[in-house]
Amino acid sequence: MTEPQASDGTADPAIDVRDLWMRYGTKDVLTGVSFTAQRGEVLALLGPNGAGKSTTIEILEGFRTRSAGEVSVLGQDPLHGDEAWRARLGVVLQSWRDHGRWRVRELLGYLARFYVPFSTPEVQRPWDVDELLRTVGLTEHANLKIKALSGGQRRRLDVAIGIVGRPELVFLDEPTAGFDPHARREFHDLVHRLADFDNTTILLTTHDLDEAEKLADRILILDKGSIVANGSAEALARQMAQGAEVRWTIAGERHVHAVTEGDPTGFVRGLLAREPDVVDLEVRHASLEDTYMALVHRAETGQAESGGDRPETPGQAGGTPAEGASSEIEEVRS
Ligand SMILES: Nc1ncnc2c1ncn2[C@@H]1O[C@H](COP(=O)(O)OP(=O)(O)OP(=O)(O)O)[C@@H](O)[C@H]1O
Repeated sequence: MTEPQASDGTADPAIDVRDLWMRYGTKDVLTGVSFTAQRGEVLALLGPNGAGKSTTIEILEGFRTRSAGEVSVLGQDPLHGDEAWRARLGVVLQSWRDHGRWRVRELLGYLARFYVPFSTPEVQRPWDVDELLRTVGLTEHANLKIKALSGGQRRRLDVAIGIVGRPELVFLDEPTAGFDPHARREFHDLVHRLADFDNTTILLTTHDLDEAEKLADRILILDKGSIVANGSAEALARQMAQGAEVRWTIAGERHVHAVTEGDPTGFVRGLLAREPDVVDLEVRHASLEDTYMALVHRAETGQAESGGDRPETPGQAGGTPAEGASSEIEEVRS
C-alpha cells in the first residue's frame, strides 16, 4: 500500500487528535485529549466505564460532533468526510442486531458491492467474500441465517462486515466480547495479519487487559475524559516503576523480593551464587493489569507523576511488584 507522505517525508499519521473536548449539556466528558496513530499501528484504548472511549471513537468515525479541538482521520476532518473517505474506514460497533433474516454470505456479498467503486490500484476493494469467510472462520456457516448464529459467530460476522471493504483504518469496539478462547486466538491472528501485512491501522477498545497487551503496539488509558497514559505495556510498567518480583524456596521456605528498578537478572545471579539450595525460582514481571490499576488509581487520587505512595493493586494473590516499593525489601513467606 502506498502511504501518503508529509512534507518532511514521513508518513501522515492515520489519526491525529489535538486537544479534543466534548461536552454533553453541562458535563465535560473529554477534556483535552491528544494522541496520534501511525499507519499500521495497533492502539488499544482502555479506561473505566464512562471514561469517554466510545465518545472518542464516535467522534473519529464522524458519528458525533465534537465541542472543540482538531481531529484528522486518514487526512480528513471526520465532520467533512465523504463517501470515498468512509470507504477507507472499517467500523465494528459493540453490537447490532438487524439483518437476522439474511444469510451470512448473502449479506457480506451485498455489502461488498458498495466498495467496488472505491477500489484503487493500491487497495483492491472489496475483499473476496469466500476468502473473507475463511479468514474469519465462517465458511461452514456461510449459508446460515444470521439469526441462527451463536453470539461468538455473530461477532465474527461483525468483524467481517467491518473489514469487507479492506479498510485502511479499523475501529473495533470490544471486538472479542463473547468469543471462546479459540475464536479469540484466531481473532488476534487476524489483527496481527491486518496490521503487519496490510498495514491496516487499528484502534480497539477492550476491557480485557490481556488482549490489549497481546495486540497493541501502544496503549492509551483514558480516565475521566483525559489520557492518563500513552505507551507500550512495558513503557507504562516502567513509568510506574513496576519492576519484577523474584520468588524462590530454600528448605521449604518461600521468599519474595521486589526488584523495582532495572533488570532482575543481576539479583537472580547474586542470589544463586549466594544460595546454592534455591529451588522453584520464579521471576514475575508486572502485568498490564497491575500497571493499569496503578495508573487509574494515581489519576483518580491526583498523585504526582513521581513520588507519592504507590497504590496497592487489588486482585493479585501473594502481592505485586508494586507492593515491594523498595528493592531493599525481602519478605519471607511460608
Ligand atoms: N448522548 C449522551 N448524552 C449525555 N451524556 C452522554 C452521552 N453519551 C455518553 N454520555 C456520557 O459521557 C460519559 C462517557 O461515555 P462513553 O460512552 O464515551 O464512555 P466509555 O468509556 O465508552 O464507557 P464504557 O466502558 O462503559 O463503554 C459517560 O458519563 C456517559 O454517561
